[in-house]
Amino acid sequence: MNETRYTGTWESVKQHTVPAWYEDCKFGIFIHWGIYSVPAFAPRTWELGEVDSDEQWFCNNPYAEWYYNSVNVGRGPTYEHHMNTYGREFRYEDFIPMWKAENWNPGEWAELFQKAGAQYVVLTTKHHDGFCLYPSEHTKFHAGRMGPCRDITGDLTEAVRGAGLKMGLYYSGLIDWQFANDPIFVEGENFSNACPTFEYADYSYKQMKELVDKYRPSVLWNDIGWPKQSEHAMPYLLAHYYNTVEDGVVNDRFNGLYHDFLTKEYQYGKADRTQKWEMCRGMGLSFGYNENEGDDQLISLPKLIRLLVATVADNGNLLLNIGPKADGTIPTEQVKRLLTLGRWLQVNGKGIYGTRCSKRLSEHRADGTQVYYTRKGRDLYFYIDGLKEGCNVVSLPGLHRTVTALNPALEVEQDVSENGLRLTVKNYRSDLYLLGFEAAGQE
Ligand SMILES: CC(=O)NC[C@H]1N[C@@H](C)[C@@H](O)[C@@H](O)[C@@H]1O
Repeated sequence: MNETRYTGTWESVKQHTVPAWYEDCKFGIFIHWGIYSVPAFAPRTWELGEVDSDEQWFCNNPYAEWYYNSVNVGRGPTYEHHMNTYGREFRYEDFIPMWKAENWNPGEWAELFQKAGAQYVVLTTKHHDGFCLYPSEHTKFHAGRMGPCRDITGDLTEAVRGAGLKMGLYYSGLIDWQFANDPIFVEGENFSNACPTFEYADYSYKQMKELVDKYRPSVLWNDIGWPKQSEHAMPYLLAHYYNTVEDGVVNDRFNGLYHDFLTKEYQYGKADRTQKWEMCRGMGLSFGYNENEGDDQLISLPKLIRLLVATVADNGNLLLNIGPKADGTIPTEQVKRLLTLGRWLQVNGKGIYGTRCSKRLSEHRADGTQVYYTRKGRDLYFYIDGLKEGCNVVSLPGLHRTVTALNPALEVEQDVSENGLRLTVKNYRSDLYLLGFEAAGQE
């Protein structure tokens, strides 16, 4: 008799706690790869949450992975682009044979993610277009027999785990344009009730279960919501998941009924440091690869590293998305950011990985510097942002003993008085980004 820890009740499932690995890992790679990676087109408009998710958003959607709906709405830049580039007769499904993944090497991806300092990966197994990146037993509309003609999910899971990273799976729980493809103009009711049939509730439950059984994902990243017709069955699925993957975690997008961690997406979503949460975003405004987003349109490295540190200091993980090209290569501007982030983490990661929230809140100071705190037991870590090239003097009134720079190349002088610690950094350069320090025993 296997030790079945969870039963299909909310009471049982809610006994599950966030496993230490998810608290410790801090940084993951999100991957949006699909048919939409072929046209790779969206206008550069807003971050999610910057404007209302209404007609203006859905007719000028910056998410390239929404290509199908952006054409289906019958107006706007993506619709015009499709008509001018492919013509009215060209259907979304006609892109599938153009998605060959001919240059895809999952081992190279996994090696890059490892060099980036990521500890987990989350891959789209089925996005809103309903195309499955794994050989599902419940549909023929999948990459095992169309487009790439391989088990993308299985091959990447093997490579990622081989590189020592955890593997998570994304599933579009409540939008599937193979079941309901009315154009979406507004987020409200028709968005959250996009697939209203029992047929779809049954299909999505079965697919979620087959993903758990086939791949045993460490993260079950559901998106949009969960069919209302199978909300009563959710504890059964979650109990099955936790009995199959004991240290598995799920996000908060199951109609808000349950979560291990809360999610934010760009400016969307609320989270505070009292609960574990995760920030997800693309490097630009899109998750799917968007040819209109070159190096200048992607998040800058100082902003990216600040985002990671600020997120971690507030009890979050950063799930940073990459949008690969249809051929399986990752755009050079995205690779550059991953490798630079990895090099920064190699020098400064001691105050990131395995830490928890310090009781000290992040500080945005009058002199334009910011200080972010983390802790490991009684050891305090802090990161200083906003320094100028060359010599900087930073006062830290809350510290009363000297500290250690995580970057050994830093020339630092320290002076402790009744006013606290005065730190003089003599050789700051902007390509050092945020400077990390260890204040042993000073939490
Ligand atoms: C807040 C929300 O429902 N976002 C849905 C959004 N999630 C992103 C990670 C991408 O997969 C988008 O394409 C998707 O619409």
